Amino acid sequence: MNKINNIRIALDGPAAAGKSTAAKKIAEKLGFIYIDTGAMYRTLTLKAVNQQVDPKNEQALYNLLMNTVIELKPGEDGQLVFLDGREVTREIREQQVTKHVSDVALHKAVRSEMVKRQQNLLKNGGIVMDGRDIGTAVIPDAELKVFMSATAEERARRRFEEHQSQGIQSDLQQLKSEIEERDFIDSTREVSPLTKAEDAIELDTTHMTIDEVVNKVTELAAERGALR
Ligand SMILES: Nc1ncnc2c1ncn2[C@@H]1O[C@H](COP(=O)(O)OP(=O)(O)OP(=O)(O)O)[C@@H](O)[C@H]1O
Ligand SMILES: Nc1ccn([C@@H]2O[C@H](COP(=O)(O)O)[C@@H](O)[C@H]2O)c(=O)n1
Repeated sequence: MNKINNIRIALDGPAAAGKSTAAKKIAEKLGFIYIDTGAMYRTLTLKAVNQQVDPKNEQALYNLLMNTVIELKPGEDGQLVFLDGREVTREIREQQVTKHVSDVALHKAVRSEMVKRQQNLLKNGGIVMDGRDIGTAVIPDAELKVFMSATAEERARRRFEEHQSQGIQSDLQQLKSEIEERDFIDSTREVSPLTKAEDAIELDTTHMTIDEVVNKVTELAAERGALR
């Protein structure tokens, strides 16, 4: 039997829905490449914060991006992120980046350059890409599109547990407000807002375990020709 394993899986959804956790495991199971596009917006945001570039200044952000090398490389425990050659995998998850990333990501010039870079990573198929606009803008003809959701309460609870396990102090209500604020900016921006692609399969993960999510998406991928 021919092994067909080059399908493209687009995983979109709101903040902390479990996209990157699931995407990483799905990619492992299928032997695919995994790309977390949020990391690219976060990396630009980190550089903007460090250089005191205003997140509202589209031209300045675009100029900054055009002089920025963002690299995503597979690591032992998922994707490693490099900014101009320096590893920033953990730094891009810090609060000061999370706070500004949605403002940076709403600009048209920034998005079109990011989408171009993301599409350049697609050449060989066999990919799981997660983000906000993968099924609508980056891979509109993806063989499988999944829109992962969960209630804001559950997403905040998951993030809270994650912080606790990492020894990071946080407040559940504040996490929920931050998640809702980011979702609001992401889903109301003019350019490729966070929305379910018409042909995406919606997966409400509120009551699902990570393994159940991974198994469900892998089943859907197998139905579309992905084989390990
Ligand atoms: N189905 C699930 N059940 C319980 N916990 C989950 C589930 N899916 C993910 N998690 C946990 O929820 C947290 C958030 O998941 P993850 O970082 O994958 O979300 P995300 O959608 O990629 O978020 P963001 O878009 O903000 O980067 C992680 O700690 C993860 O382990
Ligand atoms: N395809 C994408 C991916 C992300 N964004 C923006 O980046 C923010 C951070 O993403 P995480 O997945 O790391 O939380 C996100 O809130 C969006 O503002 C995007 O616009 N498009």
